[in-house]
Amino acid sequence: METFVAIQSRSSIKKFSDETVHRELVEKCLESATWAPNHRMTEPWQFRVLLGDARIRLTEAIAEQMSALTSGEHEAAPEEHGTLICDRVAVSLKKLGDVRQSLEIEKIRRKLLSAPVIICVYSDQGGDPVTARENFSATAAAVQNFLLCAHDLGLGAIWRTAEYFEGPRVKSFLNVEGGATFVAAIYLGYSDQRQITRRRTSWEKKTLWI
Ligand SMILES: Cc1cc2nc3c(=O)[nH]c(=O)nc-3n(C[C@H](O)[C@H](O)[C@H](O)COP(=O)(O)O)c2cc1C
Repeated sequence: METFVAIQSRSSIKKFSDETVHRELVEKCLESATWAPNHRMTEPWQFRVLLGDARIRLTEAIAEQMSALTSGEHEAAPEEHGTLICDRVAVSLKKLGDVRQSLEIEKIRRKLLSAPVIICVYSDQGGDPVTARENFSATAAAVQNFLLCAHDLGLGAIWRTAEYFEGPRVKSFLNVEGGATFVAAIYLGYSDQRQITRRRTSWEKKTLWI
């Protein structure tokens, strides 16, 4: 597919068929991701591919994380990345109460099972804030490479985010070190929906020539 055509015709896919995605296709998307630009060749991306049962085990880790957060068991080190997010989630979960929490978990489980493959993407923090920001940017570029490659291969995908991917229990389940920053959960599969190409504001309105 010609590059501009691929860029313009890609759109987020939310509904997937049950059709299995062959491993080689996922590997091709991952390889494309790693060709993203990155400053000082830090190659900061980390990918975790979840198939089949792993999506259920992830839901269990999320549920454990939620109950640890609400019962106050989670004692994060002050420097732990994601602590603020976890605290915020804990407060809102406490307000939800047990029943709403189970409903929330069920919603998450259904969402995670809606795609045959989920790729969690994290970025290395690097030693300082500037490197952390550059690493995050490079990893975001890697995610876009992945999405375009998936589209070119006839697959559907969506870039999703959720606060629970920042939490310690989920990071430990995914074997991601605590300092890594969550960038994306890519839901991948064969599309089971009509292709919608969303509109964009014209580039002219976003551009000043100086
Ligand atoms: C950083 C980021 C986070 C996103 N998180 C979500 C999400 O959590 N849920 C969702 O449905 N879409 C999410 N999206 C997808 C956007 O909603 C989607 O890209 C946007 O509506 C434009 O549509 P398109 O991708 O079809 O062009 C996210 C996209 C980005 C770049």
